[in-house]
Amino acid sequence: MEKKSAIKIKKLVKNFGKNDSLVKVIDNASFEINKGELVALIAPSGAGKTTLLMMIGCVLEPTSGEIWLGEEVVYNNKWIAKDTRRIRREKIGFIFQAHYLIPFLNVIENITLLPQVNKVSEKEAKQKAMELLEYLEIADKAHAMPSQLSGGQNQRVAIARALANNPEIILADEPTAALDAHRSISVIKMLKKIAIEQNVAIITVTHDERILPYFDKIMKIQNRGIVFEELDENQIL
Ligand SMILES: Nc1ncnc2c1ncn2[C@@H]1O[C@H](COP(=O)(O)OP(=O)(O)OP(=O)(O)O)[C@@H](O)[C@H]1O
Repeated sequence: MEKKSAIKIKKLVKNFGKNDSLVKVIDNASFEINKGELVALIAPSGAGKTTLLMMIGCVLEPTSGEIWLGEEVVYNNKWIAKDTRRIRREKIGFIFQAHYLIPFLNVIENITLLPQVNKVSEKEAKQKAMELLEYLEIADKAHAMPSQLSGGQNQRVAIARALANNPEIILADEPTAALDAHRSISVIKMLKKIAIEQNVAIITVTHDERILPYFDKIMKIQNRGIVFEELDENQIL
């Protein structure tokens, strides 16, 4: 299959503050990620991982540069996409460290909320949600409320929710931080399967060395730019 670009970043810059309080976080970063790739983003605390993810996710405005999502240029020294919420809704699934489930909706309702907003039928959305819950080994919790689940279980529901909308891009900020080794590996294997089968580009911020062999590429923030660390072919699972 021909590799198609999912994310293209050109000369991206992000500064916070001005004058004496200027903080340069990302400076002149350029890179490309293709559909179907599972990419780890690793860098020390404060290096700008969340900042980079939030710019790609059209949540945080860059200082300058270009961001392409698929065929669409969404930022070119200013937002080109008039409605960044639409881009987020249609193209991107987010997974955060904290799960942010809606406390008064049960598991299945939390997962199907967004697909229904996007005009997928309730039946179709529920079927997809159940498949994802089975894959994540929490199908028995489909009708539980978030308050009845453990942190790890809630995080798996949040992962299912991010996948439910068939996004082109998934941005995950330490999705396995709350999970034990077995669950972390099962989650990352699921993300890899989804990347391949659904042709989704997935960027995962992680500090979890146990899961690194499952990624296609390792991306690092170095000197405020992006570098890729080549994985040994034999290392890739
Ligand atoms: N709104 C803001 N205003 C000013 N500085 C900010 C703001 N948001 C982030 N920063 C600074 O930008 C830098 C990068 O922060 P960011 O949260 O992206 O790092 P990170 O790599 O995700 O860190 P961690 O691993 O600790 O989550 C830090 O120095 C941080 O203090």
